[in-house]
Amino acid sequence: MKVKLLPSINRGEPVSVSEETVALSVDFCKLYPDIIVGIDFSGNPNKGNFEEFMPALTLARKHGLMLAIHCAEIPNRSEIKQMLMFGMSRCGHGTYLTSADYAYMKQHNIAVECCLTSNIKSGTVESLQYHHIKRLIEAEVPRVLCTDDSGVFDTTLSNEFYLATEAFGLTQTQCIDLTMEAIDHAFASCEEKQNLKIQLDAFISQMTVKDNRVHKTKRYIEKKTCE
Ligand SMILES: CNc1ncnc2c1ncn2[C@@H]1O[C@H](COP(=O)(O)O)[C@@H](O)[C@H]1O
Repeated sequence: MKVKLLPSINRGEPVSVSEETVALSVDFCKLYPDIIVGIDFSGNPNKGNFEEFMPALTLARKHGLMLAIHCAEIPNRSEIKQMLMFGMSRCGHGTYLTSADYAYMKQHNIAVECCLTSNIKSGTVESLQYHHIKRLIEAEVPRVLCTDDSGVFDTTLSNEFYLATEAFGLTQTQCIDLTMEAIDHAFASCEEKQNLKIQLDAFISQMTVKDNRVHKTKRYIEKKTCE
């Protein structure tokens, strides 16, 4: 298994710390381009002013680092607009995105990282049944299931799949599709993604699949080629 890192900017800390994080990330990315692949912008959404972190994030992007930005975790409309205009590859949470924002995420292929336990424990989503993953799936917005932080929120990715399945009756095929989608949106090379999909497909082939759409994944792998 390959592990990659996204050094994190905590918006609750001073901007000078984020500048240091980006400077170190840029240096390490040159030494270990397969390992340091992006920057995560997260922390308490009530703290810090996104605009002040934009120069550091712009520098990171200029050096080829991908951006995962926690956005719309709380209903802060002006910040949401600012973040979407700034751009990102992955959007953490996306709880308060509007349907117009959904169209933007689809158009720009930005995946929303859905973190069910985190959102409930942080109080940004009232209860599982109201979680926005349901709306994201219905609107066909790119989305991935995540833990946010398995240590802090005392959960695992498997548990998040279990919760999503219990709350929204996801089928086995939908769970497989969600996993395939996570590979699509990983900060990895096309070859790495293809290999992951082949491994996943081999695993799925051994499973007792309860509906007949499973072979779709195989065709999907065969269809895509790396440029
Ligand atoms: C056995 N564990 C795992 N296997 C495969 N993919 C995993 C994973 N744990 C996490 N991810 C993938 O990493 C991204 C960030 O997730 P966290 O917010 O950090 O949990 C997500 O896209 C998730 O699908």
